[in-house]
Amino acid sequence: MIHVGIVGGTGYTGVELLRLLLPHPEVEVTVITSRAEAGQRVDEHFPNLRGHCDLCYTTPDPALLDQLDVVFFATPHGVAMDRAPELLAKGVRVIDLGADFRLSDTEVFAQWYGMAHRAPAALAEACYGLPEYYRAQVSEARLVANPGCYPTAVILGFAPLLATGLLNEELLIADCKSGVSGAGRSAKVGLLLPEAADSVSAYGVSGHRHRPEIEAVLSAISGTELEMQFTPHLMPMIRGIHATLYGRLRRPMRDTALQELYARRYAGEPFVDVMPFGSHPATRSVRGANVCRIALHQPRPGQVVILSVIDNLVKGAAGQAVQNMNRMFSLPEDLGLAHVALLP
Ligand SMILES: NC(=O)C1=CN([C@@H]2O[C@H](COP(=O)(O)OP(=O)(O)OC[C@H]3O[C@@H](n4cnc5c(N)ncnc54)[C@H](OP(=O)(O)O)[C@@H]3O)[C@@H](O)[C@H]2O)C=CC1
Ligand SMILES: CC(=O)N[C@@H](CCC(=O)OP(=O)(O)O)C(=O)O
Repeated sequence: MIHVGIVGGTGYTGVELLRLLLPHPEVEVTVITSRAEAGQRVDEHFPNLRGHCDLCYTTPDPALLDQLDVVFFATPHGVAMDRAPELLAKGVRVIDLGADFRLSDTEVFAQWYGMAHRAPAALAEACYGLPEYYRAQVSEARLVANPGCYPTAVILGFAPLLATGLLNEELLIADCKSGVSGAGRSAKVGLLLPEAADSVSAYGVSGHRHRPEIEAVLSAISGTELEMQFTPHLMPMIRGIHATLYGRLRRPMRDTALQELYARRYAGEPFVDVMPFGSHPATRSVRGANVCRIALHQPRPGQVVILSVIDNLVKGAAGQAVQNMNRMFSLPEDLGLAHVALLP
């Protein structure tokens, strides 16, 4: 059995990790932390876990975490970087659901996250945990940076075309919508029901911290330094990300060739579903499931629109983290992740 700890067990990604890991056949969750709720039973906080979890929250005590095989950090940015080096030195593997190890350039990190990187040596060995593109590296990694939710949807959608050099890198637009659980479980006025329901608004238009993450990964995949306009929107729904991606082909392609490119690239990928050409994937079709559904459109010759949907808490966070853990421990990548999405 793999002995697992979760640091940050009262946020939405922490409790989603529990939902996925408690029934996982190769895992025993032995530590789950919350400084505020230490000593309290987890299932008193999250009644959906009654009958499935008899753990109590503890403080994130190094003496407890050092004994584990892997620790997931479901914590705000800046927490994992202070704890990961010590854990790695003790032979514990680390998967960070936050952003501490996603950007390899410490100056870019400081610019977007407003803090200096305090673990540059660990950062240098971290692997970007998008298995569809970094599978071999994840298998060997001791430290995995789980991608952001928007970057997962945008990269999986754009990468096949960008990797083959068929898209003009100067005309890339990612227009994205997220459910409010993407903003975490803390109390903020903008997340109150009267504020967030029955309304849609863009945010971060002139700059969002996921833009440098998306640009860095897609530049590496395409072999060209590229830029993108990334505009996120808050939607009156709980889970889900819908990315509408716009690009222009360098030369015309038939719809069938475009479809074939994606179908081939993701053939055999358990968690990427290339839908029939011209489909309209809905966030509802991925709710609770570790899957990204992609559909291609070409409204005019050369103008490509790619639709990509995920559940921000699953393929965008906890599910992808479990997928990475399976890889790191040489387990089948889909173990414990075969959930069908919730509908309706
Ligand atoms: N929500 C989403 O859709 C996604 C979120 N993410 C990222 O995942 C991470 C977790 O997000 P989310 O689940 O929303 O929850 P929060 O960001 O609200 O994290 C809360 C958890 O972290 C713990 N925590 C906070 N500070 C510390 C600290 N200094 N040391 C130890 N534990 C601490 C809290 O418990 P306590 O304070 O009691 O110890 C709490 O359990 C974030 O980095 C987020 O950006 C990534 C992808 C998607
Ligand atoms: C709706 C909403 O607010 N979403 C969050 C992104 C959540 C996520 O993936 O964030 P991390 O990079 O923090 O891990 C945001 O835009 O800040």
